[in-house]
Amino acid sequence: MLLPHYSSEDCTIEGYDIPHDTIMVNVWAIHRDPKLWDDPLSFKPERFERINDEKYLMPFGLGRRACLGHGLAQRVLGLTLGSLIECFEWKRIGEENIDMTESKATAMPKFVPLEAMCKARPIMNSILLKAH
Ligand code: HEM
Repeated sequence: MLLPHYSSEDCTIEGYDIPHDTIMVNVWAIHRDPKLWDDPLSFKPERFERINDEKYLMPFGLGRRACLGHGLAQRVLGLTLGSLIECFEWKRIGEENIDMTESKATAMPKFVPLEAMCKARPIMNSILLKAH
């Protein structure tokens, strides 16, 4: 069986024999490699502003099996996030900072699910009033 993301045939890389269907590219580790990134665990999205051939963000994979929904996802994410920020005021539920600990899963969910409070901004008044 050919699994997506896994080595498709036996090969040797830097003297290591890699049997087929055994190895997966660890994008999580690449994105946190201190040999590649300064201060890799800090949230600095500006580090990805200047894309070059050596360093880039790979949330959608690369190559033939890269994400088919890449273009759609990037547009919808920007629109959704922008709408949530423009239309609502957001607050934490208490004084404590949000726990950003990661849980274990392919899509890296938060360990503690996010709970937040939101209040419609005035820009939403006409929309919400029309809905009644
Ligand atoms: C933020 C949203 C998304 C992220 C971060 C994401 C990420 C990924 C990643 C990492 C892969 C594996 C790529 C690889 O093997 O190298 C993948 C595959 C795939 N994604 Fe997405 N994806 C997203 C949204 C979507 C959407 C909206 C669609 C469809 C409308 C989609 C359809 C697919 C499909 C069909 C594959 C399998 C491609 C293949 O194996 O040939 N994805 N995605």
